[in-house]
Amino acid sequence: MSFRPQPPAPARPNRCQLFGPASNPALFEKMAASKADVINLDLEDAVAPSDKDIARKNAIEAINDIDWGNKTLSVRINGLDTQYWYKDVVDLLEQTNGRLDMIMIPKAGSGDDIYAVDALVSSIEIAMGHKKRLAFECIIETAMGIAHVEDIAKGSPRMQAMSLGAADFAAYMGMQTTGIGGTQENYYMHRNGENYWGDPWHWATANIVAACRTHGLLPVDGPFGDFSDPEGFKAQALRSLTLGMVGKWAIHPNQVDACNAIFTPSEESVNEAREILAAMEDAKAKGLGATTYKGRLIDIASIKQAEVIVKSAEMIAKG
Ligand SMILES: C[C@@H](C(=O)SCCNC(=O)CCNC(=O)[C@H](O)C(C)(C)COP(=O)(O)OP(=O)(O)OC[C@H]1O[C@@H](n2cnc3c(N)ncnc32)[C@H](O)[C@@H]1OP(=O)(O)O)[C@H](O)C(=O)O
Ligand SMILES: [Mg+2]
Repeated sequence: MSFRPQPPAPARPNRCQLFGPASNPALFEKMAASKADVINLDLEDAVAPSDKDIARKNAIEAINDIDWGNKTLSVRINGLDTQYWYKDVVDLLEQTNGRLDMIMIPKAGSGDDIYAVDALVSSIEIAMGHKKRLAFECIIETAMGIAHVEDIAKGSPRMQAMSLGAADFAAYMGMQTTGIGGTQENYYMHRNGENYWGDPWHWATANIVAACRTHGLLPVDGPFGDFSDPEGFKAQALRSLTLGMVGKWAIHPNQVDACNAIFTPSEESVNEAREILAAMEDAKAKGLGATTYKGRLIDIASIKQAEVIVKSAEMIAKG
């Protein structure tokens, strides 16, 4: 173990990030009324090139005029390889009222990308006399992004969260897929006449989680495109949860409740975690570092595992 403690991630709920294209203002009030913890108004890939200017204007008006309650409010800006992103940043910072919490940087490829956006944001904040520092989240969705995931995570102290964008990720990796996330038909093992599907997103997810946990960010699973497949969504979200992610995107309102339910520790799991903590307290009083709980070994590492669940439940309960 390094002598440096692992930094905590921001203590705010991030179970569900609900996306909507900023070119479709009819969705904004519905997004604000939803139960998502985070709202992402999109200026990037859900917006056609011809609508970029109007989408930016809509987003600015929505940030200023709509009551977003206590939600974390984020705008996905355009990629650094486009002509749009600098204007997204300048206009959002110069023309909004301080309600915007974060911007999401898509297709982040290196720590330098994050640095570049930070330099622009910092200059505007100084010029405008902003007291609130804008936070950053980014998407890992390119080969370059996953190769430099740790540099990206530490690219700026503004960084709070990192998502896996399965669609672009698959494209940039040259994967032979068309679905956005979830099980892929051709990714299986075969044994004794049976196929067993694997999870092609596993290693990218685990890499993102490791980078985030090393640098105190929230790891988030991105979109599951087939919003008519609740069981597929549930399976994908449960896998991400198990690997350490704290939440997932919703691209349709019918994914929000499942997201919240899956990324909120169940009463049963919290009770079990508390029982493990109590059993370890008893063990400690007896001078033991290890004991048994329901017939299985628990030791000092079990305290840390149980605390993940209890602290997550407490943080979510606080809101
Ligand atoms: C893949 C990469 C990504 O970029 S993912 C993120 C970007 N994508 C989006 O932001 C898309 C968001 N979703 C939508 O635009 C729509 O949901 C839709 C186009 C997918 C479907 O819309 P549609 O209106 O056809 O759906 P209905 O079932 O009719 O809607 C029912 C009802 O819900 C309202 N609605 C729909 N979507 C939303 C929403 N996002 N938020 C709030 N409310 C919504 C809709 O208006 C209807 O309302 P009603 O009429 O009943 O009042 C990624 O980067 C990668 O690379 O992986
Ligand atoms: Mg994408």
